[in-house]
Amino acid sequence: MATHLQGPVTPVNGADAVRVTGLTRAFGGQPVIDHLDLTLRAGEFTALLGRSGCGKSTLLRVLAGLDRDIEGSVLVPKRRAVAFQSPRLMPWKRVWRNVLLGLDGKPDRAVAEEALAEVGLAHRSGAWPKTLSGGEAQRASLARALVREPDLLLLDEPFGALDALTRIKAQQLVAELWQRRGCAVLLVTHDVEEALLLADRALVMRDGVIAYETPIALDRPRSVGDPAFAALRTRLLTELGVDEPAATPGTNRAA
Ligand SMILES: Nc1ncnc2c1ncn2[C@@H]1O[C@H](COP(=O)(O)OP(=O)(O)OP(=O)(O)O)[C@@H](O)[C@H]1O
Repeated sequence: MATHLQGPVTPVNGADAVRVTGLTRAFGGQPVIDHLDLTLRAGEFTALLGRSGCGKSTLLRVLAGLDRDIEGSVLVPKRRAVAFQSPRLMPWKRVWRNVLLGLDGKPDRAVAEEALAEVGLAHRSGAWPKTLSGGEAQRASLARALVREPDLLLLDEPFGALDALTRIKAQQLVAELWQRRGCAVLLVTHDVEEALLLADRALVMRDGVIAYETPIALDRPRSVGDPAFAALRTRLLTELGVDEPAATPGTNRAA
């Protein structure tokens, strides 16, 4: 594949936060993303599902502008931020300095503390990252994303490494932040229930493209006991090639 740099830095105006057309990304001549089209509307919460290795993180990295070795057209807002499964805090910088890392100018500590307060972490502003719990470190990582005031928030399995209770709290926090901020969110997750609890729309990636998508038109807060929720879960699991779930939590993950 001929490779060329294409800066995905064009601001998108109007109702769409992201417009991707004919996106292709190959490694060693093998396309992982293969003429993919995707539109995300401003303010919409979208979950991206797909089997392991199907290219979800690759797509997220392209949207984040971290990978420009692509073909096709990628239009994203200038203000975007990404949080990964691992919080990626610099251990030699205090939490508040981590939050401000990479921002233009010389923003004040108060700017970091405002974002830390939003994620319930103001009291750990002066702490060293190694003294944070997993959930706290993930919240610091979210604060670092929020301080950028993103129009597009990209989340790559941000809850994947958290224990069950911390995970539920982190999900609730993201839902609140999204409702308050009104930014578009693209959440990569393996967890169908997580997608159905949080998102407006679910996408399933397969064979290098968005192979299936469905609106999640359920009132919030959502309940796994709702028959409409269960029907969507069954449909998504089928799309993911996963057998009907057992009743125990944590078994609704794509392989
Ligand atoms: N830098 C790279 N060099 C070579 N191959 C890569 C690179 N990054 C990703 N790949 C390959 O691209 C494919 C898609 O990887 P990606 O991480 O996007 O999948 P994923 O859907 O996010 O998987 P998972 O759900 O397991 O995180 C994989 O086969 C992976 O090995």
